[in-house]
Amino acid sequence: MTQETAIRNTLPESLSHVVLARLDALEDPELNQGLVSANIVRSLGLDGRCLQIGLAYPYPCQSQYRDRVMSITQAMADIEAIDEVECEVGLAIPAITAGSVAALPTIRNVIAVGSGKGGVGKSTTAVNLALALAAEGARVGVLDADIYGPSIPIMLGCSDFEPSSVDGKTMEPAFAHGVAASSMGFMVTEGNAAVWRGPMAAGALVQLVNETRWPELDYLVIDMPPGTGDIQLTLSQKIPVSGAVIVTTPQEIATADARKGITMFNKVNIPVLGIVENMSYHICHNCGSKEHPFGSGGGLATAKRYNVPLLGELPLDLSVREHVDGGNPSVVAEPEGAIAEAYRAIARKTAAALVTRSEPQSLAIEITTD
Ligand SMILES: Nc1ncnc2c1ncn2[C@@H]1O[C@H](COP(=O)(O)OP(=O)(O)OP(=O)(O)O)[C@@H](O)[C@H]1O
Repeated sequence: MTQETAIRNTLPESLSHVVLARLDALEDPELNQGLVSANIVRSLGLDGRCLQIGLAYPYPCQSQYRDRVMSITQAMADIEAIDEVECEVGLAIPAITAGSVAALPTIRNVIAVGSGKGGVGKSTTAVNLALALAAEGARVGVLDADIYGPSIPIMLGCSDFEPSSVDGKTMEPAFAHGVAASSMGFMVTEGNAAVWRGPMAAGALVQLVNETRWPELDYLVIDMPPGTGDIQLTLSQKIPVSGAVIVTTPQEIATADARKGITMFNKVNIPVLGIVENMSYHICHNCGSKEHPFGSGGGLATAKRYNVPLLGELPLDLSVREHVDGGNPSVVAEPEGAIAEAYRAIARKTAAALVTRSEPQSLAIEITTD
């Protein structure tokens, strides 16, 4: 999968042999490969009896650094020549291009969040996914492409944002909770977009992507319009989408629609990174039991059938709605909560799937942080 990058290795040969073997025996939980094979180990050195390891992850996972360093330290514990382990951990998020559309100059990866039908929580998932990628250390933007019901400005608490231009050519994005955002909602008044025909809407959206002055971004998350019609198809063909996430609810009807979404992305050669099952279950506030109001297993069954990962399951929870409707999505409203962690886990899996599901020749690796 990832292109081989040489490890800067100044360890004596016998020690190097042992250390590399132990590091490769530790499997990365998202890439399902040893740390050496997955190209995460970038440098090895020795300062007296202190082993220095440089690590660079191709997907954001800042919240996991402590645990990962601990398991590396543990794996080295009984090596005779070493008393101490020092790890320097960073990100090296590759730019992934799928299809033939030229990459956007400041954007490494574009993730489209789609759904076969409306109302399944696609925008809620897109906005929390974007904030979760940012919480894990990535530079993130969100584009609200849901022209007929732009909800991202409300969800990010920036609906008062007035678009402006510094250079007279491009539009400045809004910034909220550490992510850049652009939305048709900044341009059209309520109701006025509803009369736009498909090609006009698609054209306006492509323009919005290209003419927003995005800062350097590791990921641009696009909240796609619901459905699998012409607009979705045009967008997928005119914007360099690196991979797609499909949001569904467990009901058979929603998953049947999710299948249409998968088929559409397959048709335009955009890798489907996986499925998020939203409103999967409900935890009873009185007795703590897990209930499945919309049935269970639909997301997993669809994921298996199409051989794509199930990225995660989110509960039907009043707080998800309250947070997002109040402009303060769960990932930032309750960062220590179980729901925020569920979104961060989805973010790690999504970004890792981007690496594992793409062809090696489409990767361009560059270290972004240390
Ligand atoms: N897991 C959840 N628990 C509770 N409420 C949720 C959950 N996910 C989404 N909602 C709520 O469901 C409603 C629809 O969500 P959202 O707008 O994200 O769906 P959508 O699929 O983007 O809809 P549309 O297709 O209309 O754009 C919102 O009020 C949102 O707050």
